[in-house]
Amino acid sequence: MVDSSKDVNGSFSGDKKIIVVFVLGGPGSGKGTQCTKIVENFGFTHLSAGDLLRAEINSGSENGTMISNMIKEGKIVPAEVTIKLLQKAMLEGGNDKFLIDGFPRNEENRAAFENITKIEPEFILYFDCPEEEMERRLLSRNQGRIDDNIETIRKRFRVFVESSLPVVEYYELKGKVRKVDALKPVDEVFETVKATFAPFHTEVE
Ligand SMILES: Nc1ncnc2c1ncn2[C@@H]1O[C@H](COP(=O)(O)OP(=O)(O)OP(=O)(O)O)[C@@H](O)[C@H]1O
Ligand SMILES: Nc1ccn([C@@H]2O[C@H](COP(=O)(O)O)[C@@H](O)[C@H]2O)c(=O)n1
Ligand SMILES: [Mg+2]
Repeated sequence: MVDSSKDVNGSFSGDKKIIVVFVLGGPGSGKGTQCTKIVENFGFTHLSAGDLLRAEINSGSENGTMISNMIKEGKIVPAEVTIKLLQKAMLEGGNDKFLIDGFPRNEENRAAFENITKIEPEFILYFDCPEEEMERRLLSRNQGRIDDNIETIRKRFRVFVESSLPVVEYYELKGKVRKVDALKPVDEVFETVKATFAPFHTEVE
């Protein structure tokens, strides 16, 4: 565990140890679904990079149009924008354990987060799911997302393979990846997920 108390924007105080788990997997692999269950059971704060970017669009921010255009095209927003949103959410969160979902999405995300925050993730929870199943899930999600259409979904899959999987491979070489079969039903996936969090011994009753 890394003591990152003075490194996230210099704003964390005391001897707080910040625990970060990166949650990765293809579009529709079930990251958000499983994060909700981890929060309920293990007291982590869930930060979805995609949700933070969508909230930034809705806030009327000057970056909103750029972010919206990137999301529509399935492209990855510049790291500095996403990292600022993550840092702000971490500081506001009042917790010391974070699930960072959908980040780092490419090498630029990964290197910038490490350089800026000096935080080394505890491990990477990686949801492995075939594309056909992810496509089926995304097309029936019905949450009104501007990127849940077949044209953008295909672009997102391509970006995942070309830019995000190399990040998973980077952490695999460091022995940090906990790979989960995400094709199973939600509760069965969570049984495997639970085992990866057992070392924290902080299950909420
Ligand atoms: N194990 C599962 N079996 C069947 N459906 C699932 C499973 N996990 C999640 N789903 C459903 O699939 C859809 C996508 O799940 P979710 O939003 O959790 O994926 P995600 O990885 O966060 O996607 P994105 O990368 O697009 O944000 C949702 O409608 C969810 O209810
Ligand atoms: N690190 C990230 C994460 C997401 N994006 C953009 O948001 C889109 C949706 O992300 P989800 O995790 O909610 O699926 C994604 O396709 C990217 O356009 C990003 O740029 N950087
Ligand atoms: Mg999600």
